[in-house]
Amino acid sequence: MINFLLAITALGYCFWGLVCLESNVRKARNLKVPIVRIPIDPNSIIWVIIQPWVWKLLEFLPISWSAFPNFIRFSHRNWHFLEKSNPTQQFGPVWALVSPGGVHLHFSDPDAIQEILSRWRDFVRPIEKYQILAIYGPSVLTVNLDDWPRHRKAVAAPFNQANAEFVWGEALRQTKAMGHYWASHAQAGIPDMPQDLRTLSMNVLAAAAFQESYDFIGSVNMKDRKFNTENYRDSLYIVHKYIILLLLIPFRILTARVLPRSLGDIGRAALSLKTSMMNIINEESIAISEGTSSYGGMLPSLVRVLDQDNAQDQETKDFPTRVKRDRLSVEEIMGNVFVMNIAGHDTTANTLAFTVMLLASNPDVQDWLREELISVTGDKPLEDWDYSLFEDLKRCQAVLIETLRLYAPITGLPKMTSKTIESFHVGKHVLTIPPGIEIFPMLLGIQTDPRFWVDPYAWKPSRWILGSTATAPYTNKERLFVPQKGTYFPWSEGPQSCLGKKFSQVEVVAFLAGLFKEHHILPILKADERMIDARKRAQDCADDVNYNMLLKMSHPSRVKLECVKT
Ligand code: HEM
Repeated sequence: MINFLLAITALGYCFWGLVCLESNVRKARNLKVPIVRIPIDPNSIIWVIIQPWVWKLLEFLPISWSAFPNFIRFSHRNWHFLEKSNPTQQFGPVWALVSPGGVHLHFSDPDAIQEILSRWRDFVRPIEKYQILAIYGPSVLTVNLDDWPRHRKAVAAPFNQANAEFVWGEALRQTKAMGHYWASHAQAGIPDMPQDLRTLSMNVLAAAAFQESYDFIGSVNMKDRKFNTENYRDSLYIVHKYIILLLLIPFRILTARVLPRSLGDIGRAALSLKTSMMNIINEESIAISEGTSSYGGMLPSLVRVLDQDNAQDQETKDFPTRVKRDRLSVEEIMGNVFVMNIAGHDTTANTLAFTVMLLASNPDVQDWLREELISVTGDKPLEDWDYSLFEDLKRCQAVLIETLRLYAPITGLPKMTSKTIESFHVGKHVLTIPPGIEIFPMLLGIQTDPRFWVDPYAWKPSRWILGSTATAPYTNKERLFVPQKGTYFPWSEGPQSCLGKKFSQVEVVAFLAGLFKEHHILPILKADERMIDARKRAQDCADDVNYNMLLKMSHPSRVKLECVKT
């Protein structure tokens, strides 16, 4: 009987899905653009959870990815990376993916993309997708359009020149310690490259919060370490490690006595992070009012816009509904600090990991970088490298922007039409787009489009250097290529673009400079393997990715890397 009921429910669910799909297809037909149907809503949570197993099963079939029909390929969560610019060639600059969940319009026309990203009140960020990030309070990523400018203004303030200089110094310091640690494991190989880069990125972020430094701890020592949840960096570390769990289950529930101790520890770390943020906000707001503020950094900068009148009794209140213009409540400050950490951590750490793997696969690019580093930094020890060097390190910048061209951590930038958009031009097409349609500027699609990029799928940092080639000797006349507007935007563009763009650029360039001037990274050979094959393995490893919240390598530990001091 139960089986029968289950079968009827499943059939009913499928039937309802088909009805919704066909109703959405009818909507999409009015747009007069090519249509690709997929049977499952890509935003369905159940599908997001079960799909990795579905793809694993499909991998057993003797069929190549490109031979699968569209409805299978475009159901993959990571089709943006797998397909790159193919959809543009197949369907043109605008086309609709239609699922039972809605119409998802995709654009790969630079002018249309520019317009979408600049008209942020018409093409809005779907904030309901980001609500799970509001675990400590509302933030720039979770509030509605009317509230967003107030948050943006407050959160943008700390991303200034002083912040960039601090990030530069701190990233160099962390990289130096990491370089020693990696080189000390030269024979056996780097124990856990992605973990070390996450630690580095976390330490830089935590330090930038108060302009205080933390020591780098390598992955081997990290495993045995007793975490002190009273410490801001340690609580942040645990919160990041178990972020998916914390986004799904409120941390107060995790601390309930009936749950296992391990879950309780995670809940307590999240609670302790909240307590340390509250303490700092309280201390700092008193210090600011008394004119004795001692901290620099991003968190104190937010405290300067604290709405003092609303600050009392925050513990007992829900999110305050009315906060003064240009001010933030305590919970909004905590929400924004948390979001800065979330937005700035894995994005940068994953980019660093891709960069290291790609450089290991391309030793010629390491030599090309080193040439610049030796010329620009001369005999100066790393401790004396001034922030002004950042601008001169064009080849280091090129390595970062080329990595983000092909391996951007956020591969599609979802928007939603907030009203009917009349006369929207996409090449020859003129569209009228109804409200509630999901809009995707095809970030990876356009960044690999052969109309704008020569040899588009190859990782070639030298393509960004004007007046030079991959083999030409270094000169200080080298300049960075500026791509056509709307063809390169890994940090997004327009009013809602990434606030941490400079932060991440400075961090990655400092990392490249600090490591590659005096170290080589190479893949460790397997028995009887040739170097050329090991390098190919490293490239394949960078191309074997998954997309949960961000793009990352699926199995980085399959290629063991060695770090050798020159
Ligand atoms: C390689 C590194 C990074 C990449 C590729 C990146 C990319 C992006 C993108 C594409 C967005 C727009 C998301 C959307 O519109 O839905 C964004 C927003 C944001 N990013 Fe980043 N990001 C990086 C690093 C950072 C860092 C280091 C920080 C902070 C320390 C940061 C803070 C933010 C914030 C606060 C927003 C929200 C801006 C707003 O809504 O006004 N990001 N980032």
